[in-house]
Amino acid sequence: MKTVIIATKNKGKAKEFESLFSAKGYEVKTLLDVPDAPDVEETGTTFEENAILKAEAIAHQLGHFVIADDSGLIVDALEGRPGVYSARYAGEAKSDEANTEKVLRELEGVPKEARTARFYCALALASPNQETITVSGTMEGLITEQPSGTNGFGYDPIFFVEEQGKTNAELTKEEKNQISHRANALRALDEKLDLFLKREEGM
Ligand SMILES: O=P(O)(O)OP(=O)(O)OP(=O)(O)OC[C@H]1O[C@@H](n2cnc3c(O)ncnc32)[C@H](O)[C@@H]1O
Ligand SMILES: [Mg+2]
Repeated sequence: MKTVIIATKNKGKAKEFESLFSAKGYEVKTLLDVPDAPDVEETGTTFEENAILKAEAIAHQLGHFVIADDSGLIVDALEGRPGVYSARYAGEAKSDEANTEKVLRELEGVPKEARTARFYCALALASPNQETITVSGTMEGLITEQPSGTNGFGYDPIFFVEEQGKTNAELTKEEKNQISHRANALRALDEKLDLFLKREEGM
């Protein structure tokens, strides 16, 4: 089986990549399988910059091509926050509950029609041998007034998808993986991935 390494320490992302890639016939490894993987500082001002920072640092460290994901929630009424700070919005402890509570608190009193938001996912594919490739994907939704659902991770319990009439955390893994920002970014990577892997094999 072909293997891809995803440069992430986030369990929720790791699970999603596992099901998205197993459908393509790939086995997924993540930094959760690499005991001494370095913590790459996310100093970029865009999702793309941070994805490139993570992918290139880990590709260099492992001497192997990797994919990194930098993603987050963009809330219109909060001028785009939490944005690139999504993981640590309520502090360095990186608590999903504290982060979602902070967003809900900041949106108190904001009417439904003004609670528009989107998830954004930038993927960077990097190798010690080739130029880095980046792609992105989004998904549109509304921020709820309280959390609902237990599937998924991060901000999923407060992200309502109108077409499904459910929060991301009420969707099954399979349903979310059809429509998520991560799935859309992976679709954009698809054609480029094959060519990249062919070049990698020729090296
Ligand atoms: O950097 P890595 O190790 O990949 O893990 P991380 O959790 O720090 O990941 P990011 O820096 O990309 O921060 C993204 C945050 O955005 C949120 N997020 C991203 N994708 C999401 C999704 O599909 N559903 C819910 N929340 C998501 C979630 O809170 C993540 O912690
Ligand atoms: Mg991170």
